[in-house]
Amino acid sequence: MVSIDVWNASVDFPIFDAKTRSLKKAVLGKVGGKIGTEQKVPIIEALHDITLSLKEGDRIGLVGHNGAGKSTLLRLLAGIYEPTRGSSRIVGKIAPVFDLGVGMDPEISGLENIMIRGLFLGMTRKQMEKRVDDIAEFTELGDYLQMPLRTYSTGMRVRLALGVVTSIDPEILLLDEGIGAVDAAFLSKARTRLVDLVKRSGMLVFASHQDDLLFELCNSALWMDEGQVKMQGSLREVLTAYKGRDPYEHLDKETLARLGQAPVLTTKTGEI
Ligand SMILES: Nc1ncnc2c1ncn2[C@@H]1O[C@H](COP(=O)(O)OP(=O)(O)OP(=O)(O)O)[C@@H](O)[C@H]1O
Repeated sequence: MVSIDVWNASVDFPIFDAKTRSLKKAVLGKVGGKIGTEQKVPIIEALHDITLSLKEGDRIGLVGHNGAGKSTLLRLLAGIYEPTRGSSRIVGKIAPVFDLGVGMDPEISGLENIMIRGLFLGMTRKQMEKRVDDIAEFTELGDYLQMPLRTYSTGMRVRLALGVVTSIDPEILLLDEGIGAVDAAFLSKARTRLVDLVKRSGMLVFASHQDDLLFELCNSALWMDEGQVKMQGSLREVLTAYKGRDPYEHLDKETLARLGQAPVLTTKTGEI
């Protein structure tokens, strides 16, 4: 059984080369973490006193303004960042998909990159050998798969990366934004693979600004604000509070049809 527990965790970034004087005078911004200037070195408190308990089967959407702490939280959950204060415990193997291009080598072929990226995401060589044909077909890159990655356009790289990412069997899948940046036509092709990927994973935490993708992949949500958890609950409740309107009113017909009938808003006690 996979699980992630975080107790009173904070993550600070000391900024050694910041101009403290001008920082002190700066107008408070609407986005980003809190910048503390009491110390000699300014510190950005990206996460503040986070306590969370995530379990097998959780599919959590992370929402919040730019700089609210979503990516930092994902890195904390992945064990990439240690909490500056507090503690965390991760049980299970993490597949972190923060940047689709990470782990790719521009000098080797697309096919070789499929293998390397798969290994990086926790798959074995044997598992990847079985999946490589399916991934190749999905990418529609044809003979380009024999060419070095540096000859690919950005969109071609994304196709390759998305092909690999959606082929893995993750215990804990941590997804950051990037997958939403694929062109619409290809994303619609990748959608079924993404949904299947999430079904196969033991747990998902997905940071995104795209309501339709969140609804397709997640069943609950966590709203981050200034490095803190502002609200946790069903996806629809949290998005309604965060955006100030029911997100279902703005989903296009196609998405609504794919999602089936709109779930009814429920309160904590479960009634309408
Ligand atoms: N490596 C770093 N060094 C210094 N500050 C950082 C670093 N990473 C993040 N921060 C700061 O931490 C805060 C949270 O950033 P984070 O990237 O987690 O936000 P986010 O919610 O993912 O934002 P976005 O939606 O824009 O991607 C911000 O104020 C940011 O400036």
